[in-house]
Amino acid sequence: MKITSYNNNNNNNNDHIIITHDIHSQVSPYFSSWQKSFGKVFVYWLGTEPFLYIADAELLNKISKEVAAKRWGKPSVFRNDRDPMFGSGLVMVEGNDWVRHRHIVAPAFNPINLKAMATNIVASTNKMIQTWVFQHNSGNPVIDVERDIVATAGEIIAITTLGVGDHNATNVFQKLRALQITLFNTNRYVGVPFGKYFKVIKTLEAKNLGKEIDELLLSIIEARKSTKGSHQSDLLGLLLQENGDKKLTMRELVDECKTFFFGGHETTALSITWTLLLLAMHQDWQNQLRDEIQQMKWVMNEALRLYPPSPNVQRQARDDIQIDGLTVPKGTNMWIDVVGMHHDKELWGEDANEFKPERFMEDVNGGCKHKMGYLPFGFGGRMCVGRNLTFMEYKIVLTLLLSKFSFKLSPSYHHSPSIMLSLRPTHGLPLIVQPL
Ligand code: HEM
Repeated sequence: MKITSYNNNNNNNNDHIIITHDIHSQVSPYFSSWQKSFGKVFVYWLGTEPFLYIADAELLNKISKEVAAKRWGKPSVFRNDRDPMFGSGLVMVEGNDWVRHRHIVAPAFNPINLKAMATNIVASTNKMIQTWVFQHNSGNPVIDVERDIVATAGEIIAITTLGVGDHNATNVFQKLRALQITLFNTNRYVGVPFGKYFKVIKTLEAKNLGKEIDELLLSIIEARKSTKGSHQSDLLGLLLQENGDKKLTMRELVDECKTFFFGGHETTALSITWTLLLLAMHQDWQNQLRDEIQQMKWVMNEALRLYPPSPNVQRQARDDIQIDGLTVPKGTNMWIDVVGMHHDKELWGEDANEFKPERFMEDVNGGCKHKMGYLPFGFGGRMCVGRNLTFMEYKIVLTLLLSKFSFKLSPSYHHSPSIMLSLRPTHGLPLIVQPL
């Protein structure tokens, strides 16, 4: 593995922190070593479940052309575990139900609707900025920016989904966070025969939390429906307006609210967190962004390439699929290794593991040799529905942060990205945060 060392150019010039962006073998050691033995497509087993591993952009392209979005499923082996998080929300629904949900949900994320949410994003970010200034003035300039940005993004998604002023909303989102932590502790048993018997207490805990959340959300939605609050411009208000004759049931509305929380806050927070790590290592880009916000999109694309918050994409074939004379049988699970493809030198060149936002200057695909080699938001008709919201939030939060502070790596930072459903810095991201 190529290790690039990084000289932290702060007051303490002797700091020498070892950091590499060549993370595939670190975050997916098995896939990385099996790739060397078996290539970019092979079958492996998760407990008793066979999975087709794919890190081959051209095969993915052929499969994607062959199979329309509504003919894809999501691996049923994950369904039970993810049910309390997503229920029958857009991430998990399949077939015609997916088409109906997508038609109702997607318009809520159009840029005009999102604009109305910008003020709340600014307010939440300013609150975080004030705590950072206070912490700095108290003589403690090292801040775990990951912790604070995830919390702020949680507040932002709560407000963009349910609006402000509902005291139940805070309660719902605290419980959703607790549910996420509980579910993460049970994830490792997926596919293991009789696995559910190893996690009885946690499963029960998750079920009870899930019930409490559903009841709170139902009461919020009922109250909205019976008052003119349904016209509010938050995501729930927009879904209630879009709900015309295609109609989402109450249960489905509850599940979409949960889906927005789980799909939409940690991912966005991590894209900002990893960007701050990269900017702390590259003061030139930090200064450049202060002058030239235009370049933010390149930096975001490059951060999402090196550190994709959603490190893999999954599918299940609902029918037999024919590609190149081969049959992928109905029911086959597919595990698409996004980290593997984003760091593949055959797709990106010898500098694949270097931070070079300028690769996105003239090419939205970053000069990748294959259009299916860059998949931070997934692919095909099931591509992430929230990406406009992410970009707006990213731009607002980062612009405010860069206009107030400079960022340097803290010597206490230990570079250890790992996959905990999303791709996270295992020990947080302590940065030296200096008001400008
Ligand atoms: C950096 C931020 C984000 C990343 C990296 C990300 C990534 C992804 C990925 C990889 C998928 C799967 C696509 C596929 O299966 O092909 C997805 C789907 C989805 N995302 Fe995001 N996402 C982000 C932000 C958001 C936000 C802010 C929301 C909403 C508030 C959201 C809601 C969803 C939903 C509902 C789906 C399911 C779409 C469908 O199956 O039709 N995401 N996202």
